[in-house]
Amino acid sequence: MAIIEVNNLVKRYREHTAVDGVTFAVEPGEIFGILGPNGAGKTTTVECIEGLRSRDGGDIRVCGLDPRDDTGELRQVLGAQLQESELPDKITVGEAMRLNSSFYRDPVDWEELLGALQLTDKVDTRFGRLSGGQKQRLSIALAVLGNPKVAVLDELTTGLDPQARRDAWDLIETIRDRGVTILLVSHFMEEAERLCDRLAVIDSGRVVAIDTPAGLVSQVDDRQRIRFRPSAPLDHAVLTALPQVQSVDRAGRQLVVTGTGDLLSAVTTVLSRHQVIAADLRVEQTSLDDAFVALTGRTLDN
Ligand SMILES: Nc1ncnc2c1ncn2[C@@H]1O[C@H](COP(=O)(O)OP(=O)(O)OP(=O)(O)O)[C@@H](O)[C@H]1O
Repeated sequence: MAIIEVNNLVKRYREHTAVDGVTFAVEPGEIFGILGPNGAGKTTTVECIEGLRSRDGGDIRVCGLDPRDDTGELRQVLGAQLQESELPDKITVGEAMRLNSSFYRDPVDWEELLGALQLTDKVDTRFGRLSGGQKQRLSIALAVLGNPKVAVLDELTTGLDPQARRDAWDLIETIRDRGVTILLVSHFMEEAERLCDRLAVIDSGRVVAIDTPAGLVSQVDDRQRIRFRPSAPLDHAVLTALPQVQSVDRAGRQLVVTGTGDLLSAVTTVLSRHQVIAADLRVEQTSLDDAFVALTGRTLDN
């Protein structure tokens, strides 16, 4: 059974419909991504799920709870990241953890959690003195402190340098391995591709597609392209005869074979049968970036 269910969610700001009939379901244990350009309605959607915003239409359930009515209970099962502005600069990491622990019925051991997030040596450091990456790690720690079933992470890695971003990704996987379902709002294609089991692509308040990263790519184009330099002349007909091959083109000294299915193994089998060695062989596929552009008509604006 789905742990988060969103059905036909509608949210308006005056005349502007920011979320326009969004529907998706997240299964327990998933890292589920919401990906979309600026202003697509991602934050509004997750804020309705977190019970921070009222909705104008549709239905939401998180662990069977309606965020509109069951706010107190929801806080025990859903962990949300704190916004930076919600923590005073002077509070120490240890104080923030101890204080926030007291809000939960069944918190995890916060000292152990700080250890897992490599923040033990920062326990007496004031929030205002942490680096961007350390603040983000603390923010993840606070989101999972209450031992939630679901953690919502919104634009977690925005503003981090590439190394800090990779560290945050490792951490998110660690949290998932502890059994927490993760709803992740992201701007970064690489992040979505690396972390998410499934993704909802949202544009202008609507879901454009929901699938695994690989599924999204193949929805748009499941062709592959193989490039190589043949060690000896090869009659193209032996390749075009393969059911997997759509076309064979020459590009300088390279052959470019386009096709679908198990193209690579079909082509390499034929090449070895003809005693042709494929030098500098590369397989190219449509990227998630390409799929996103095809689905939404625009690139992600980072
Ligand atoms: N409090 C508000 N009042 C009026 N309009 C708002 C409010 N919050 C968001 N909007 C508008 O609703 C739309 C969706 O905003 P939202 O923040 O949900 O998008 P987003 O996909 O999270 O964007 P971003 O990636 O830039 O954070 C935007 O057009 C935004 O300007």
